[in-house]
Amino acid sequence: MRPREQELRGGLTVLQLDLDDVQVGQLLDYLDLIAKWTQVYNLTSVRDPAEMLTHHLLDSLAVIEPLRRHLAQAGLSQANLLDVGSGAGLPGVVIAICRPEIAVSCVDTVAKKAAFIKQAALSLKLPNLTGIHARVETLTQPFDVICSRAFASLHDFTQWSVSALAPGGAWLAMKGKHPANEITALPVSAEVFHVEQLQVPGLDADRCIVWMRPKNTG
Ligand SMILES: C[S@@+](CC[C@H](N)C(=O)[O-])C[C@H]1O[C@@H](n2cnc3c(N)ncnc32)[C@H](O)[C@@H]1O
Repeated sequence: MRPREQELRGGLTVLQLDLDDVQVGQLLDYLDLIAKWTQVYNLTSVRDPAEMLTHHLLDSLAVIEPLRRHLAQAGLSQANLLDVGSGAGLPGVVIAICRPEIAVSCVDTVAKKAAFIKQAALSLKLPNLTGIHARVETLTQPFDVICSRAFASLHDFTQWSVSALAPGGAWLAMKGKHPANEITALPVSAEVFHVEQLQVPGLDADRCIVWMRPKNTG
């Protein structure tokens, strides 16, 4: 067993995620890659390997099943997903590893972070992963799902990325405690259609997904 493999496999069981050995290996390689790059570039403030596993990897893995359910309900067997302000690729790289049928683009304003995503796509052999160095406000390519984690208020997240949302698309915002104030502050052009509580294995903290879509104000 590789370091942290046992904890990772335990977390996958709790999350009821059935990944093959190649995908488990890619997740562990991804942790190693972050640790290596973080020695030179400040990709993430979390440096302790055990904390990396729970706070970053398992936290991101907790969205995989809700995302699968959403895409199934939307009747999408393939999809384009944009991860906004993805930093070291959380949750975008994790989604690309777990769901090869989803084309994942990770956008960040910081060049070294976009370069890291490109390197991760090569090193982890993920043809469905793309790194984009840009401000999200400049993107217009339509995405079926636009997600973010630790990025901005729901208001700014939806406003800044609305030009990149496909017709019928949805926003997936990963949040800690139920963000009642942020939901109240949403623009009239966006609405919440579901708030989903998440249980992250090994993490005793509030986590939820806020699902949103454009509101037909006509
Ligand atoms: C706190 S980090 C979160 C990184 C990652 N999602 C995570 O959960 O660890 C927020 C990221 O958003 C990026 N960012 C800020 N404004 C942005 C914008 N307008 N468009 C794209 N990325 C942006 C920053 O460079 C930073 O990497």
